[in-house]
Amino acid sequence: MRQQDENAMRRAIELARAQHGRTGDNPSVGCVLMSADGRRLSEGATGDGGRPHAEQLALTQFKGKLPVGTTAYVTLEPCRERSTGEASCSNRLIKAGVARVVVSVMDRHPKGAGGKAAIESAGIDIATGFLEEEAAFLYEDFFASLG
Ligand SMILES: Nc1c(N[C@@H]2O[C@H](COP(=O)(O)O)[C@@H](O)[C@H]2O)[nH]c(=O)[nH]c1=O
Repeated sequence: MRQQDENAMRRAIELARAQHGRTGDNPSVGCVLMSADGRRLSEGATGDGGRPHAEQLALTQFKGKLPVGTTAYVTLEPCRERSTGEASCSNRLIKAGVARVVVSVMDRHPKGAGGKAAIESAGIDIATGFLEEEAAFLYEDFFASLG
């Protein structure tokens, strides 16, 4: 991983930290979209009460088509399925055409888990466990609540 990867994931963790405790039953997630030449294109964190999701916000805030080679940095595995009937974050990232996804913590919730596999099946490069020790505090209570 390069220095840019660390900077971008640290920014995603910072975004999630700012929403930590404000997202209800949903975990707080941070997402940063970076161009191949190191520009921060967009970012988002899970909304108050748990919605919208971080990736959803980062993608909708970016106007136009994402540049070829965009990387998405996400503190939690992008969700596989929504309980709201909306498109999942893994499908949104696939549809938006990101080239690479870097994830910190893997989701253990049944609707969250599986996002990595979906992204991989779409032929997109995905790395997980990145800066996991720094992001772990965000999901301790959430995972404990799953039993
Ligand atoms: N908040 C959050 C995620 N939350 C995960 O997605 C699951 C379904 O969420 P929902 O449809 O809102 O009930 C939720 O239980 C949790 O595992 N996932 C993400 O990719 N990004 C986000 O910002």
